[in-house]
Amino acid sequence: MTRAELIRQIKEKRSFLCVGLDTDLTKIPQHLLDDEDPIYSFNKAIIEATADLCVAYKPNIAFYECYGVKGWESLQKTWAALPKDCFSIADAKRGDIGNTSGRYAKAFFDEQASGLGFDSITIAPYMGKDSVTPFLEFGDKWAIVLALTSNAGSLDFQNFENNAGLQLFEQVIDKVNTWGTPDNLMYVVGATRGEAFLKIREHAPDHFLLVPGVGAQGGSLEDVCRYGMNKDCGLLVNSTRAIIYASQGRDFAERARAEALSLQKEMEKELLKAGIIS
Ligand SMILES: O=C(O)c1cc(=O)[nH]c(=O)n1[C@@H]1O[C@H](COP(=O)(O)O)[C@@H](O)[C@H]1O
Repeated sequence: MTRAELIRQIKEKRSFLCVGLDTDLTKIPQHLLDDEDPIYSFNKAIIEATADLCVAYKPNIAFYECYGVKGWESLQKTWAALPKDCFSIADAKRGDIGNTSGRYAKAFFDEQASGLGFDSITIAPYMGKDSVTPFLEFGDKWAIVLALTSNAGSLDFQNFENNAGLQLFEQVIDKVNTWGTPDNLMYVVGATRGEAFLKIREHAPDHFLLVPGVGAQGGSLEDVCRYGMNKDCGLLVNSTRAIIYASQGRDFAERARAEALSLQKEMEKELLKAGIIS
């Protein structure tokens, strides 16, 4: 999906919501466990209940690969069930020497080879240029590079300052900016980082940011928008557990929809406030 198509979706749906699909057999409703593929049944119901309210879906690959071959099958079926107007994110956090990154790109982008044709993949940039650029050589596919993450451990490394007073996440963005463009690169910035979005926008004014951490991790959507929104919106805000596990009963899809709708309504207000939609 191109940047222009993504922006059009945001305006049409009045939403920049990304629904996470971190589907855990111990958390999904019990009655689905008798299905042939409970993970797929759950995801399909969540997708059908939320497709008009969100612009992206993000399956976290760990929740599939932990079940081996069956998990990969559930992932493939889930990817195939994603609405074509939604941006798809393989949250795989890959990155290795160039030769190996090329294979990871094939695994998640090349539908002919793997059965998976995600629009984008999350990347850990620690190994540098040759570990990231193979993901940027696949037509209109995107690399979403970790910059400032939402977890407590993010401050173990990501805020180290160099002699010029730049924190590591700022240096990462400056460097990675030279490998791609706002048409094929996004950055991950945790919603729990509030005012840090001001700094992020000094280094990446035009890029889209994937923002996990609202909902279960307590990040503020209002702060994310206040400090992080740009003229095209420039945000994909993810919520996973707060949506998909809103209920563990038979009404799970209905309750997931209600949670997604409440976020979409808040997002619509922010888009109106910023003059991005009218
Ligand atoms: O790259 C990510 O998606 C990610 C980066 C980050 O900084 N923090 C973070 O929580 N995530 C992912 O975003 C999702 C957050 O899920 P919830 O906390 O349930 O909304 C999980 O799949 C995490 O792996």
